[in-house]
Amino acid sequence: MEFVVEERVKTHIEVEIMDSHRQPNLPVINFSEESMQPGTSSWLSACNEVRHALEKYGCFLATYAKVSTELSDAVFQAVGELSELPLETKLQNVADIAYFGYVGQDPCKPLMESMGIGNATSKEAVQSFTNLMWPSGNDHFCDTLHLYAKLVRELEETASKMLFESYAVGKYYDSYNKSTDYLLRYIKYRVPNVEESNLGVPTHTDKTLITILHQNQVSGLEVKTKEDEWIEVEFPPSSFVVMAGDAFQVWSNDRVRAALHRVIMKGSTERFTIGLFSHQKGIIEVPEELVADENPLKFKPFDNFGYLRFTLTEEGQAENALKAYSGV
Ligand SMILES: O=C(O)CCC(=O)C(=O)O
Ligand SMILES: [Fe+2]
Repeated sequence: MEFVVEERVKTHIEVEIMDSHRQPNLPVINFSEESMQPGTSSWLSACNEVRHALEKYGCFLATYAKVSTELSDAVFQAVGELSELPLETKLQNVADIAYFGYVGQDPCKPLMESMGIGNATSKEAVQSFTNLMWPSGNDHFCDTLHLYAKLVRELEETASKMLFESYAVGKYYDSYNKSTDYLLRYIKYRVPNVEESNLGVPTHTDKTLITILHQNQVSGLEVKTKEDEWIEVEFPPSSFVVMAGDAFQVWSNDRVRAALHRVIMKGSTERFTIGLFSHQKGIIEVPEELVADENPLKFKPFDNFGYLRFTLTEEGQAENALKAYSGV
């Protein structure tokens, strides 16, 4: 089956709404099992589609049936139970980088609460997180979250490998992949009170290589285009948003743009997002093949975790934090 990049498939009702609002959409790429086989013609065309989407929007919607509806439902139920644990239990999830652990009760983001599970594609790591939250055990939580993280990681690996190949630098992919670290986080947004702002997360780019987002069918994510328009992302149940972060922008020497995005709460239902956030453990150096006369080197060797820490400082809050940290 061919990879298809197209305007997102719209329902009958959506088409009518779209016609009246003329709202732009993210490209949709189908990651079917067959199309994820390197070397096939559909793989090759998908490489170009992924590159085009990441260069233009910094993100796209992936349809990815390997995560079944049952698994998706089970994951949202599991993180729902996690979020219902007593605050003192959740606070035990501390990490040396702020948002890798428990985040909540933040006056700047009052609607949002979040929990990170570090190294979530390792069974041992998910097991030790589970033991911390449920000292008497919760095998169902552990198995569900671990399976989910592994499957979403495959999507992340395929998308980044496609991009490497489309830039003809596939030879660097394995060492890049070996140094990738995966953080799984749930993010929960409560419905704002009448007097409160509906801003869930202010406009930002992620500090990641790639972020993969999945939601509980309550929308709210918005992505800004190069033309300064906001796209309200509506993703169907089997879809994931694949988004480039600052680290991927560095690796690509500014060819890929990190997607500017925010979350606005609109309805009267709480929102859950689950994200797989990948970061590079070593130093990222721009492949020499991506440096050219018309695109000279833009970044010094880049320490992804150093940058994460930098963005938590006052200097790192500036709009041009990436250039300040690593620009040449
Ligand atoms: O909840 C979402 O859709 C996006 C969350 C987000 O942008 C983040 O956690 O960095
Ligand atoms: Fe984000």
